[in-house]
Amino acid sequence: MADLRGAARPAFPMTPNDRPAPPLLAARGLRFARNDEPVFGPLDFSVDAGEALLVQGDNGAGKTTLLRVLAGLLRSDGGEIDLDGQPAGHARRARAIAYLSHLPGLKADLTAMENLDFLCGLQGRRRAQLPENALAIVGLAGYEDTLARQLSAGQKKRLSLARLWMSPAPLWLLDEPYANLDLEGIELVNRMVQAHLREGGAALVTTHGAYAAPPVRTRMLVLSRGAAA
Ligand SMILES: Nc1ncnc2c1ncn2[C@@H]1O[C@H](COP(=O)(O)OP(=O)(O)OP(=O)(O)O)[C@@H](O)[C@H]1O
Repeated sequence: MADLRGAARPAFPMTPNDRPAPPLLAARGLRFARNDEPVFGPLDFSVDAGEALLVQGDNGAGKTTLLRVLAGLLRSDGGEIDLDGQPAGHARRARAIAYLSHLPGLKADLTAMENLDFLCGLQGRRRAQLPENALAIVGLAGYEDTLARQLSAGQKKRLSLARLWMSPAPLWLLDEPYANLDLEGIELVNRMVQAHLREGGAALVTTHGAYAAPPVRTRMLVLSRGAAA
């Protein structure tokens, strides 16, 4: 696999007064309900730079819903979310969060390279990363001009991973990042998470617990229907 190094971020950012930086993400009393039925919460958790939070739970436990609330795609029914010590408004979320949905979210009639260009135009990109490098890193060298609709499910996931790798956002929200990937792809995700955390980023990763987690500093959040363990 190609070089995973990117633009360096401080491993553990410090404030100007040398006090430890606040968590990249902190949630307090966060809850979500549908038709007055609790889906999750109230939840209290935080994720520091250099750390992964594994969000586990059975089918329907609320993992995707939690990530969508954190990403600002769903409105919570209570609680607070801070990013880098500040309330998570729209602009702060746009800068701080890269969300990898379990759906590919690609433009079917654009090529792999055009999809990357389109998404980077919308969401920004790390200056040190070139799209062709990102495609090579995820194993899609030679697929630059292939239409997204002609990619397999695993290749589509790899293209979404290339986009993630291009993102300048420090906080990755990864919803079932291993789905549709072969063993080498699962290892790729883990190496990407490791490299991202080494550079001072953080990641929330949903999983059913079936896959080996990346060997990084990890906290666990276990959701069960309407609650958290
Ligand atoms: N658009 C929706 N409208 C109504 N209910 C929904 C919707 N999306 C999800 N739900 C419900 O919310 C609950 C939580 O769903 P969610 O997708 O967050 O679970 P999950 O833990 O990600 O599940 P899985 O492991 O199957 O992906 C489920 O009971 C589901 O039926």
